[in-house]
Amino acid sequence: MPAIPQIDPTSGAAPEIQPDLPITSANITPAFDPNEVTVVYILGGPGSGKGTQSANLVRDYGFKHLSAGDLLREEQNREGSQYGDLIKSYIKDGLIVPMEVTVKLLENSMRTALDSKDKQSRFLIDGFPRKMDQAVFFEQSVCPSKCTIFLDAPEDVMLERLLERGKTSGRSDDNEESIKKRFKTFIETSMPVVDMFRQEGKVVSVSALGSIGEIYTKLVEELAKRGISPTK
Ligand SMILES: Nc1ncnc2c1ncn2[C@@H]1O[C@H](COP(=O)(O)OP(=O)(O)OP(=O)(O)O)[C@@H](O)[C@H]1O
Ligand SMILES: O=c1ccn([C@@H]2O[C@H](COP(=O)(O)O)[C@@H](O)[C@H]2O)c(=O)[nH]1
Ligand SMILES: [Mg+2]
Repeated sequence: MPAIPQIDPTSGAAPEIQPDLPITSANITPAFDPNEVTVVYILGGPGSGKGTQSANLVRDYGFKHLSAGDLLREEQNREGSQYGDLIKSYIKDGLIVPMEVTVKLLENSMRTALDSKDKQSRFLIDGFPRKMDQAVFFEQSVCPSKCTIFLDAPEDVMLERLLERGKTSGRSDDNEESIKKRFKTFIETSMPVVDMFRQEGKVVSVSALGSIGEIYTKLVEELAKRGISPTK
């Protein structure tokens, strides 16, 4: 993994990361062939229900679920990780960890799944890409996505869900202060990514209001319109 610039210890400011190479379609071949590997992103605000709906999609569509947040938390807790402190600080502040770390964790997980006995090649990537640089870099250097599921919910609903989850989740960012920061990051940094994919006609948007079952029913209907059907 390339060297990761560190947080400024005095101000706590996040470093700006630039990819080593200027990204042009001329100098990058994706690591995975999109004819052999399917990537679907699931995005939405914090607490919109990405993890919850992902569990349904994994059950019915045969996806391998890769949550960028879960991978970062695992890496944060891995003994000897050089990124542990950096990830911890970014997550608490609701900031986006430098993309080199997250993309590498995702790519490694995809490679492991593809090399496994089951040769899993359909990936549901949860909570990624959340920043334009990640989106462009992943699409060009790892694998172009098939589509993006977008779960749309208002902040008051998401806040209530996250505060409830925070009673038991043990997550350092399930508190009101971190949640507000996460909402800000979502609006300012992540929504432009959704808008970019929407302009490309690649977003399947579903209201994330209502019961888990009601939302899932709508999601299945919308995916069917795109020719994506359950495998079970
Ligand atoms: N439709 C729903 N109605 C009520 N509660 C829900 C609904 N969907 C999810 N929840 C609950 O809301 C909380 C947040 O859901 P979930 O963890 O799936 O969101 P998320 O989008 O993955 O959030 P994050 O971005 O923080 O990881 C969980 O406690 C979950 O059980
Ligand atoms: O691509 C990503 C995805 C996530 N993060 C950081 O992790 C937390 C938690 O993510 P969840 O999806 O809510 O589990 C998020 O707020 C970011 O700080 C990231 O940096 N990059
Ligand atoms: Mg989640």
